[in-house]
Amino acid sequence: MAAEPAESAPSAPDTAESPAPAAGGKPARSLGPLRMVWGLAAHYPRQVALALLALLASSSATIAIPMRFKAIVDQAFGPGAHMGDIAGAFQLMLVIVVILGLATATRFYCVSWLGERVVADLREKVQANLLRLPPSFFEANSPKEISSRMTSDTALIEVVVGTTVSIALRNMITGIGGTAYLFFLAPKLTLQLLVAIPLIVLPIVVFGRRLSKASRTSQDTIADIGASVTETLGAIRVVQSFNQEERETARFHATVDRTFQAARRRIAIRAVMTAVVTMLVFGSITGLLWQGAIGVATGQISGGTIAAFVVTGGLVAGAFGALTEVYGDLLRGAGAASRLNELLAERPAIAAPARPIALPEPARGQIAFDRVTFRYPTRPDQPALSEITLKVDPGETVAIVGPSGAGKSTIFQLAQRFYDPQGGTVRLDGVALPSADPDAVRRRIALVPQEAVLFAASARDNLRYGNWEASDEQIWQAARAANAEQFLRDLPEGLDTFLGDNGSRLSGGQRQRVAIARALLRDAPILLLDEATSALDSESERLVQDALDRLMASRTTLVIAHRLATVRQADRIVVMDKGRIVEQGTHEELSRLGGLYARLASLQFDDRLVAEV
Ligand SMILES: Nc1ncnc2c1ncn2[C@@H]1O[C@H](COP(=O)(O)OP(=O)(O)OP(=O)(O)O)[C@@H](O)[C@H]1O
Repeated sequence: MAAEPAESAPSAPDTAESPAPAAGGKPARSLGPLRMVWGLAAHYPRQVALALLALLASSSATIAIPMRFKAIVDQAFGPGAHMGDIAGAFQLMLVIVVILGLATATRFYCVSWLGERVVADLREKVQANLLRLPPSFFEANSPKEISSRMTSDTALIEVVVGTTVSIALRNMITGIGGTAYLFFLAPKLTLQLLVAIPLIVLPIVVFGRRLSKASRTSQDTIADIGASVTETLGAIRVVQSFNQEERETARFHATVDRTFQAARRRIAIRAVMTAVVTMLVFGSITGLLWQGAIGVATGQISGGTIAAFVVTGGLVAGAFGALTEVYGDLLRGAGAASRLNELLAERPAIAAPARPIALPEPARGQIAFDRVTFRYPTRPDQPALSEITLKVDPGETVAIVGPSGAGKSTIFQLAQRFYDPQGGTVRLDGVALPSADPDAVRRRIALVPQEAVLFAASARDNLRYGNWEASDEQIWQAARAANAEQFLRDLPEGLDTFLGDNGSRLSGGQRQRVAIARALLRDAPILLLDEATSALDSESERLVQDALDRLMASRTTLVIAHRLATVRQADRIVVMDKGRIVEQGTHEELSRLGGLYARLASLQFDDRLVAEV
């Protein structure tokens, strides 16, 4: 048999102990969901055809080997064999071996290529669809679970395309072709063998399954050891100050002992399996040879026939053994395909209408909420906004204040049309948002979130995230206006410097200024600004504030305000509570009113500033 680089035959004693690939979720009940996978593979007809051709060639060459074996034993090992016969018999065998090697390599390459290609396409398709879905989808489906679908479920599909299907086809060809050849060689002996094969294969398969289950348990208990060590050492101070060293030692002993017992079970099964496999395999070969010897002695069959029979019988038994494993793998793959199908079938609830109304050009930057009532889909009983009416005129700065949970962030969510309200209308430059293309709406908005979100990319890419056409000159101009120029110039590789995960190589204040520069580069008529609450030192605070002032100038700004300086500068302050607007006015007016704003101001803004209220 040819060396098989990756498609190891299941149940073989020497491979059975390797842990099974991490099984994603549940297997499917039918193979139906795999249709989607064939659909993807069908995009590559040339590779599929070449893979099938190579598969056919390698399987045929596999069966041709025992055929040649027969000829070699009969012709080349016969008593009066000529040198020419010997050379001819072996030369042909070498040709077959070369064909087998090349065809196996080609099949392996094409099939594995297809597996990887299909999975790559699938991952891209799923991700492209996910990126269009509104936030409500990710509230119901955790990104952690989705990310596991993108890795472990796609890995299962890769196994189906890149291994299982090939194993199935190859072993079917070898099994059927081999059986036909066996009948041709010795019909009576073949019938006996066909009865014997299940008796040989079944115990091997059963033991193989038990062994892989025991291996998985063993792996799990090893993972428990890791978890236990991490937990105890991570809490070492608590362990020591509560004098729990002995208890933790005893607990760890129990975990280690479970691992040992699991390993003992696994090696016991393996030991028994080795004995059973050895006896069955070599016992049946011995039996065959015994029968054969009788046949040769009575002159019924030749030595070559017996040699070919033993080799082919081994091939056929191996092929049927492999086929018993295939169906389970296909069902697991189908389960993965159906879970990925769900992600692919998800359609965004927020989409452009068939004929979107164009937003007026040039943009004015006016945003208006008209009697807007909204409940989050996951909390349908509780309105997050009730009858909100708010018009922000071009160039105006409106500060929104209110206690936690008042609905301030929800205003931002609706302005960007991440959700549609159940009642009332949000309008941008006079166009109701559902009539416009959400892309066009968002293009007119720049967002500075409370916590600056930076990507694990270069400073340049982080800055021009909302405007990829920006030139370096424009980037530096924005950085200057955002008070970010100095520290960006000090970075070791300037704008090319990698900023680390979420910009971990920058300080909090620097991250905020990068986010401000990004919004400046976006150059949108409307600015949504969620002021950071985390305290910065006063120098950093001044730099950020100064940058924000430049960003807000000449733009319509809605700001969720946490600083007195911001509310004082605002043209208008809107005070929210429990999803409603309860007060509106300037800082002075609202302070005099002595209502919620005055109370909030004394609690929320820091002491130094409250003195000025
Ligand atoms: N994604 C969500 N799903 C369900 N309910 C939500 C969601 N986001 C917010 N809410 C609820 O909607 C209400 C308004 O929340 P919102 O985030 O707008 O308040 P906020 O004024 O911005 O509060 P904070 O100042 O604490 O950020 C709250 O009762 C909140 O619990």
